Amino acid sequence: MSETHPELLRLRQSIDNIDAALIHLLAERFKATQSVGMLKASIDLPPADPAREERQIARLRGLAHDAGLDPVFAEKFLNFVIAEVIHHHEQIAGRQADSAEDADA
Ligand SMILES: O=C(O)C(=O)C[C@]1(C(=O)O)C=C[C@@H](O)C=C1
Repeated sequence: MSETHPELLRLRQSIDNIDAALIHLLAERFKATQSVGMLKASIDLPPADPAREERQIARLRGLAHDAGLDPVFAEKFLNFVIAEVIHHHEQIAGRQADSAEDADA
């Protein structure tokens, strides 16, 4: 069996470190958005805020461009993450509405 090329090994170690950092960053982001979801539900704000999303997309596309990352990919990635966040927000709002109904009964 052939040995893995040392340069390929080195690059893969770097990729593994970057992937680990991405997972940790995403976990922190979702912790923050979980709190946003609870706050929004408690003050009756809708799960999605399209105006905020537009500003985020414009900002991230600019950052991606400056960093040499495809802005189209950056926008798709942000939209993918935000869609999941909105789904979480909807679940939180549903649970809060259910417990408010139970408290009234
Ligand atoms: O900033 C908010 O209002 C959020 O709910 C967070 C967030 C995001 O994940 O960045 C998610 C949904 C909104 O449509 C906009 C932004």
